[in-house]
Amino acid sequence: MPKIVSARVIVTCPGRNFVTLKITCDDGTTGVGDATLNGRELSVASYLSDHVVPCLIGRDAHRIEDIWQYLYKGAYWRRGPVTMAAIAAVDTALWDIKGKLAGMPVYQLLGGAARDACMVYAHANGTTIEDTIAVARAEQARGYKAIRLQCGVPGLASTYGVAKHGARYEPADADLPSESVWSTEKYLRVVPELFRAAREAMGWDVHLLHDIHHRLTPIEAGRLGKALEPYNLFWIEDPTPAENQEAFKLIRHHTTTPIAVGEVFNSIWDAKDLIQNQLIDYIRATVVHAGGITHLRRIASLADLYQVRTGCHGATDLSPVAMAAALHFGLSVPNFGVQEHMPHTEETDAVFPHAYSFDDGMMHPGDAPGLGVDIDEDLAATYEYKRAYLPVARLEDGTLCNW
Ligand SMILES: O=C(O)[C@@H](O)[C@@H](O)[C@H](O)[C@H](O)CO
Ligand SMILES: [Mg+2]
Repeated sequence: MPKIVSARVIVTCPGRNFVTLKITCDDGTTGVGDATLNGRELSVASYLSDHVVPCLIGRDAHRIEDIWQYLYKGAYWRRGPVTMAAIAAVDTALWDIKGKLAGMPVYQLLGGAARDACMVYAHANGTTIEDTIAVARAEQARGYKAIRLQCGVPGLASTYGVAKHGARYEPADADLPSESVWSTEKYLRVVPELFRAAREAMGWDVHLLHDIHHRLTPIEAGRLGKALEPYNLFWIEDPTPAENQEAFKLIRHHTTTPIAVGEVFNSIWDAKDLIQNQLIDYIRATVVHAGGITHLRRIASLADLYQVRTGCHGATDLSPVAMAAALHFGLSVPNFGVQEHMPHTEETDAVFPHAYSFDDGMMHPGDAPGLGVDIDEDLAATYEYKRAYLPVARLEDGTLCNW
């Protein structure tokens, strides 16, 4: 049996912070897992180093399910983003090891390919509607079949999803949380116009998506979903905070625009009622934040019973290790919907050499044994951790609200 002899937590910051777990077996086989939690990276690094790694040493690396259950039930304090990101990193690294020892890419261990490749969606954002559509058309020209549109809101200095001054969009942008002002009314006026103009400019043969990012009440989300129906969106995402899964009944009552939720979910329990009551159409939980490949397969299997498809989160605060694992997962599940794809910077790609590839709007994990991704530890060591927080938002009267 491949015995775990060491596990290292590597924190690196090639332009933004990433936390990676690297497990080594007694035969020298290694596996990697992403443990990045944007804005709270060191909490997961400590959870792994101080509380998980000591329990891994000496264990059989092949016993993925047993180790998963040991870390989940054995912690007593279950669920939550820190715990489940740590478990995810261990789980993902063990699938990497199992694939390498079997001489097979992980998707083959998960039942083989259920499709040729995974459709991915690009991000297009801009200060104005015109700027946003110009970026979207460039992504369409690159081959993307699905594009998320986010534009600035007239009267607001900044808003979620829109890069400042045309820079790359990286929300964790300051040593302490930056603050932005939010107005639902101003936002609700611009979004339908954005998609009317987008359909006029881009036609109907491209999937258009939008991330509301938890900022509306259920009735406001129902209002926006209804206003967007003429533009046939692929989905509206995170229309309202999903702690209260019941709230989605109100949105469903008012609109047929498909709904995607779940990037902040970390276990099947966060999504169970949404899925079983058909309150969503896509589940966005990810390998890195929802307990790894093992747990995400459970979520996808439950979703499949209710014709809910996957639409996993894939922003640049998920490392190439997460992207590789997401593509092995996405290639293998029967109810794959779409995979988010924000290309990482060249700096990040150099730290995380990988086998996955993009071609004509689709991505494939490659056929290297395991996940087909690694971390260049020497290069990673040259990028020191730099504290960075996600922003917070306030209403125009100063009330703290959802960013
Ligand atoms: O759908 C998305 O990609 C967003 O919701 C993310 O950009 C999210 O804001 C970040 O991942 C938070 O770290
Ligand atoms: Mg989102």
